[in-house]
Amino acid sequence: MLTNEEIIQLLNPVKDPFLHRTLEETGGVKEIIIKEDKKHVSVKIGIGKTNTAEQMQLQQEIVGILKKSGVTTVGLRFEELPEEIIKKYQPAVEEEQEASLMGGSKGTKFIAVASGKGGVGKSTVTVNLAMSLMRLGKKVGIIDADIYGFSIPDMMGVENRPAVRGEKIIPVERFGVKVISMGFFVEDNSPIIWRGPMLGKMLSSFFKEVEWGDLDYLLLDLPPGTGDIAMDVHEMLPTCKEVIVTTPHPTAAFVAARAGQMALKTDHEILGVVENMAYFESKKTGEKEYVFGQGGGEKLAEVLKTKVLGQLPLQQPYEEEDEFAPSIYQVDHPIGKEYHKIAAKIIAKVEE
Ligand SMILES: Nc1ncnc2c1ncn2[C@@H]1O[C@H](COP(=O)(O)OP(=O)(O)OP(=O)(O)O)[C@@H](O)[C@H]1O
Repeated sequence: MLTNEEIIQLLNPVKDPFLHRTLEETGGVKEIIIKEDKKHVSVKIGIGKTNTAEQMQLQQEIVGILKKSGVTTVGLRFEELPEEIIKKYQPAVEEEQEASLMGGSKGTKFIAVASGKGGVGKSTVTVNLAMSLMRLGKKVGIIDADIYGFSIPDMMGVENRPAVRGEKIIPVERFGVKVISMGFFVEDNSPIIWRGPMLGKMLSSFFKEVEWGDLDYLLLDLPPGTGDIAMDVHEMLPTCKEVIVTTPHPTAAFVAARAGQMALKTDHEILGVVENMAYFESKKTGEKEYVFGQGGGEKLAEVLKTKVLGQLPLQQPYEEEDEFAPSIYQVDHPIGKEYHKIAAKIIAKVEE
């Protein structure tokens, strides 16, 4: 009959299915009780996540190993490993998972831009943050995951469609930013009927079938509100961070709070709140008018225990441009400068 020490030696090389580490590394073999007379062994195993299909597989593996070595019956119990062990190994697992989505390229930071209500400027913020990050020297991509209301290609003045190389789709590059949008795959701007499960598939093909190359930042323009997509994003990109966009209007902020709560529930770090359409400044008098009210961004940030990253007034980009893009604010535009500051704050927060 096996000794305690022999059982440890047999089980130590077995891998934790979640942490991808051996039980020796995680200290996963917790307890061994041997009943010599009945050739019975019962063991308690600590793993990263319990009550899953992976646990069932692990169970079979361990029972198999012990029975092969002469044990007649095996009693097996699982428990979750202590939090500090999970925290130690989890980040590497998440990094691997995300790198595999990015075709092996490591270190991409994911930022989802979310809002509660539609029309508050979520897509405008996504595009301009991407531009500012790029101007600050970063390699940037955008996924326009707003499948019903895709507008990024139009906002950036993209006229061509992505090319296909072999099995992969090459994102369209505009002003140095790589873009993939549902809009590229729709004929004549016709509406699409999507159901929940299809959304997740769409999102995953925007990773797996697209050749993103090496990116520092990948921004996701999410559909307004909470729901399926937010959950999918969390599963696929566990390290994804969020920026929440609102107008100063109390209702917009109130609804945005729900989107923010969703982020907190799914453990997404909120980088901050962007208050868009914060005021209108008269060109003639310089006077500020708070057309949508005041304080919505501040209040939202308070509820979500985060900060206001910036307040953007109502104003259009300059129009006299060689290369026109309806929603991109130029470097020397007052709003362009605001976006620059917001992007710098985001870099500081994410790369600290
Ligand atoms: N600061 C601003 N000043 C002037 N116009 C703006 C500003 N921000 C956004 N807009 C305009 O408001 C409209 C809505 O913006 P946008 O499409 O970015 O919102 P959204 O929240 O992404 O909407 P949806 O959820 O419907 O996609 C657009 O026409 C955009 O050009």
